[in-house]
Amino acid sequence: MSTHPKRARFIAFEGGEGVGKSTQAKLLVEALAERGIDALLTREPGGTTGAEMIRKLLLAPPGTGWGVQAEALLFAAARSDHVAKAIKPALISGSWVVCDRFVLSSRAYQGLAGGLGDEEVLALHRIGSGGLMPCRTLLLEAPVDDVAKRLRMRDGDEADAIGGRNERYHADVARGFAGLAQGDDSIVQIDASGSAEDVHAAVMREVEPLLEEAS
Ligand SMILES: Nc1ncnc2c1ncn2[C@@H]1O[C@H](COP(=O)(O)OP(=O)(O)OP(=O)(O)O)[C@@H](O)[C@H]1O
Ligand SMILES: Cc1cn([C@H]2C[C@H](O)[C@@H](COP(=O)(O)O)O2)c(=O)[nH]c1=O
Repeated sequence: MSTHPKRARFIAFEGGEGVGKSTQAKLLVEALAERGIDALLTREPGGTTGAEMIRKLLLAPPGTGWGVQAEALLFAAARSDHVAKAIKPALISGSWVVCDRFVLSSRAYQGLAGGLGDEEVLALHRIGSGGLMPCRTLLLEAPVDDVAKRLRMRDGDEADAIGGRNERYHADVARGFAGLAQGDDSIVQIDASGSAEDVHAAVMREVEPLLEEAS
């Protein structure tokens, strides 16, 4: 039986398309397991049956697609279900939660790049999810050309409805993320341009103090 830490922690990985979030989230959960810490590995949009259905609607939209308001509401609805049915119960049970994207993605994509506004996104988050924030958000950043190569290797020419938006949109997303990290101590920017092992080492340097606090 694994030992539960005294204080469960909620960690989110954030960043643009293909920067390595899923890879690092999985490596972190494995590293926590080696230390006897249970962690729920989950993702957004998704993580519950309903939220995974909303994910499909968002990434392969029917008809002419969603306007930014509808898109933000759908992300907030998916998150609300995810928080209520998966994230909060895990934290209450003493498990850590490692989430591949969370509300910072809505702030950067819909709020800033999409033009809806940060306050509006935060208001939806307060209504939908009680304003729950991760203890630590690890924002992965790497040069656009490096990431484009990784995405070509993984996906070829395929992209979903949001990933396939133009370069300007994604540049605005990257600027949005970086801007939101300024002045928020819970968001740590991590250079994700090195090997997966190097990036994992940088992640563990940020997580180590949380492990000490929790032990
Ligand atoms: N540090 C790295 N160096 C080189 N390749 C990497 C690195 N990290 C991940 N990759 C590879 O790059 C691709 C994208 O990684 P991953 O799926 O983890 O990114 P992601 O940020 O979760 O993507 P998405 O935004 O689409 O969910 C994968 O094929 C993965 O194996
Ligand atoms: C949570 C969240 C996600 N998005 C976008 C970002 C990506 O384009 C897709 C998710 O797919 P991935 O496999 O994680 O890259 O959705 C968004 O626009 N807003 C959000 O809140």
